[in-house]
Amino acid sequence: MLKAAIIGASGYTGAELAGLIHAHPNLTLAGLYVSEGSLDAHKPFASLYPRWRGVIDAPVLPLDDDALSRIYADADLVLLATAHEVSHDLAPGFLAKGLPVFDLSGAFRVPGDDFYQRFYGFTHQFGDWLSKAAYGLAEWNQDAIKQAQLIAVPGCYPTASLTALKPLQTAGLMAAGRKPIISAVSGVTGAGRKASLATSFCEVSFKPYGVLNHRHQPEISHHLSNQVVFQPHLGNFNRGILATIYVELNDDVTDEQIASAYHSAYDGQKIVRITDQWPQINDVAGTPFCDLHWARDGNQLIVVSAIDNLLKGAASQAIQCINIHQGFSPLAGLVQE
Ligand SMILES: NC(=O)C1=CN([C@@H]2O[C@H](COP(=O)(O)OP(=O)(O)OC[C@H]3O[C@@H](n4cnc5c(N)ncnc54)[C@H](OP(=O)(O)O)[C@@H]3O)[C@@H](O)[C@H]2O)C=CC1
Ligand SMILES: CC(=O)N[C@@H](CCC(=O)OP(=O)(O)O)C(=O)O
Repeated sequence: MLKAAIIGASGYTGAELAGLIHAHPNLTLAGLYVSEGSLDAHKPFASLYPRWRGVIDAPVLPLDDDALSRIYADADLVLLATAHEVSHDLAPGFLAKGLPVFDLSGAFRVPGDDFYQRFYGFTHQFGDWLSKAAYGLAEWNQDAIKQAQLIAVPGCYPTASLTALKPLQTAGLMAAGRKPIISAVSGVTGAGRKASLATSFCEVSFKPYGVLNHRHQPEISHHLSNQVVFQPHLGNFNRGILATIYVELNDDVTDEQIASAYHSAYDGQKIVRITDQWPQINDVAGTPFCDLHWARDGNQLIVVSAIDNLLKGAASQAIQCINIHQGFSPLAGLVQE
């Protein structure tokens, strides 16, 4: 059993990680941590998430110097389910101790000189780690994930979008110079657990946000090697992402080429399901799956992708990355094989 410490365990993705690690055949929990000054410090995890009552009894502990010493001494790997700046500051310390780090934030996902200043509002201090990090898109980057010490787990919208677009890009089916258009809606848990007016019950209404300036546009474009238009929406539901993606195909692309692009990418990869009906959030919420379906009319292709933002968009994809990194069965702790 490998021992995994979770930093940010009281947040939405951290809590999902705790549940997944608890149930994983090769992993055990090596501590649940929150910030040093957290109002939740020392509370039982199950008092924050009562569905785990009687199952995960550990408290969430403050990440103070003692906690860091315990993690350095006891843990085999670290999961950061923390805000971008917090992950940016914490990851190098764990890495310097030789621990593998799986970061759910955006802090190490996109190399580039001014990217973090422009899209995240801070100057990146660890260019070396940024360039060495593997992008944890599990179905696509297995070799890099195996070898890296730092794995940057992709964002939720990028996971839904790249899973739908990379087969087309890899097969050379997208019209050159045309940007795929991604219109996606996320449940409110995408914004994290901390209270805010924008995500309070009476304020939430289906609406666009981040118009033409969301940080996931450059993340998707970079990892697709093709510019995209990306438009996120806040949906009035708890969890899940549905991305409807409009792609212009090259002339003369056949139905068989499209099907072959998807099937050669995902046949045998159980987490991505090519479905015979349009994906819907109810079918993926609470699961590690990504559902894909498409239709075309001439050169116009529409592909729809659905995931759970907290699972395939964050925590279960992190577990996929651990499984790949450690040589465990790819579906361990995720799907009964
Ligand atoms: N929600 C989602 O759908 C997705 C989120 N992500 C990314 O994953 C990360 C976590 O997201 P999410 O779970 O939604 O966030 P939450 O806001 O729900 O949780 C953040 C967690 O971090 C803890 N924390 C804050 N500051 C520190 C610190 N200095 N040291 C240790 N712990 C700290 C918080 O507890 P406390 O403040 O009490 O200390 C809390 O446990 C973010 O980077 C997010 O962008 C990625 C994909 C999807
Ligand atoms: C609904 C909502 O607010 N969603 C978040 C996406 C969360 C996510 O994917 O996290 P990263 O920031 O780690 O990429 C947003 O748009 O900022």
